[in-house]
Amino acid sequence: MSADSRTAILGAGVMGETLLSGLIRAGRRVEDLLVGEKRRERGEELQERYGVTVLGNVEAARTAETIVIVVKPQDMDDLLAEIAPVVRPGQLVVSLAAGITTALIESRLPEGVAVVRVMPNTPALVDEGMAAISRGSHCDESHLLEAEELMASVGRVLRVPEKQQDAVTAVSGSGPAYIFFVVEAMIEAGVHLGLPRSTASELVVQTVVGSAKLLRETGEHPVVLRERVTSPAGTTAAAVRELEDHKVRAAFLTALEAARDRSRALAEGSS
Ligand SMILES: NC(=O)C1=CN([C@@H]2O[C@H](COP(=O)(O)OP(=O)(O)OC[C@H]3O[C@@H](n4cnc5c(N)ncnc54)[C@H](O)[C@@H]3O)[C@@H](O)[C@H]2O)C=CC1
Ligand SMILES: O=C(O)[C@@H]1CCC=N1
Repeated sequence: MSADSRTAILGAGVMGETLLSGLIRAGRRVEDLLVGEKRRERGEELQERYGVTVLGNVEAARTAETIVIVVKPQDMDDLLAEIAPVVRPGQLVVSLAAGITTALIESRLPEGVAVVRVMPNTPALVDEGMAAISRGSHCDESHLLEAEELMASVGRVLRVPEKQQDAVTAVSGSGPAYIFFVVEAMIEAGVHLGLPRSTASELVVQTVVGSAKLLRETGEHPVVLRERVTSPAGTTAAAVRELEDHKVRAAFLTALEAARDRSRALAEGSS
């Protein structure tokens, strides 16, 4: 990405703002960033918070070299119809929408426009995001590098074949929500055992952060790390037996299948 290339973020809700703030933290000049946002008050809020220029979608798409689409899958059709007349080959369109294929986006834009599909996640807000990127049919290496650079400003980036993106969405796109669900359940359990809520929260959050760090820094398989916590006939063995009896592992399998299937269905729902 050249230093003076402009990037437009169209749709600045949770994920759009996450990317916007990350690009600014990473040193992108705010003058080179544009926002297109349907809700006027939201656009004004971002203009005030970051000093970013908020334009109509058409104006933003016309002006920028890179167009990042961060609207909900259900809003994709309307947005593509709006910007298609001004989008041209030579620009890069990056979509962060779950389920929407590069083929669908390409079919709504002029022939030859490069499209990259990305599945990010919300830890990008603290520069610990995980993004998977896939190339559309008009992409070359430079487009992938550009999308990689964009997402690397807020975390890690992996290239995957597009056919894996629905599974990626189920694992890392929605993944933070499963972790928060587990955290919430553990805090409630701690309170049930008589701990003050603030004590339970601190114990659980630090345990999650520490365990994540242990996984990353040792590179050990989670089973090995779990075995190290599990003393013979001890407390952990008693708890894990209950998790197995309650089919928590099977629940994760069916939950992720449901997320994968929903991702697939979103593409159909958008047209
Ligand atoms: N929130 C998350 O954890 C993740 C979200 N995504 C994807 O990011 C996209 C956005 O999700 P969120 O940020 O969570 O939703 P959101 O509802 O917070 O943000 C969407 C924004 O787009 C705006 N918008 C709608 N139509 C528009 C249009 N025609 N022009 C300009 N702006 C328009 C809305 O006003 C809203 O501010 C979705 O496609 C989702 O699949 C992907 C991975 C993770
Ligand atoms: O729930 C969703 O549809 C989006 C995509 C992945 C995370 N949030």
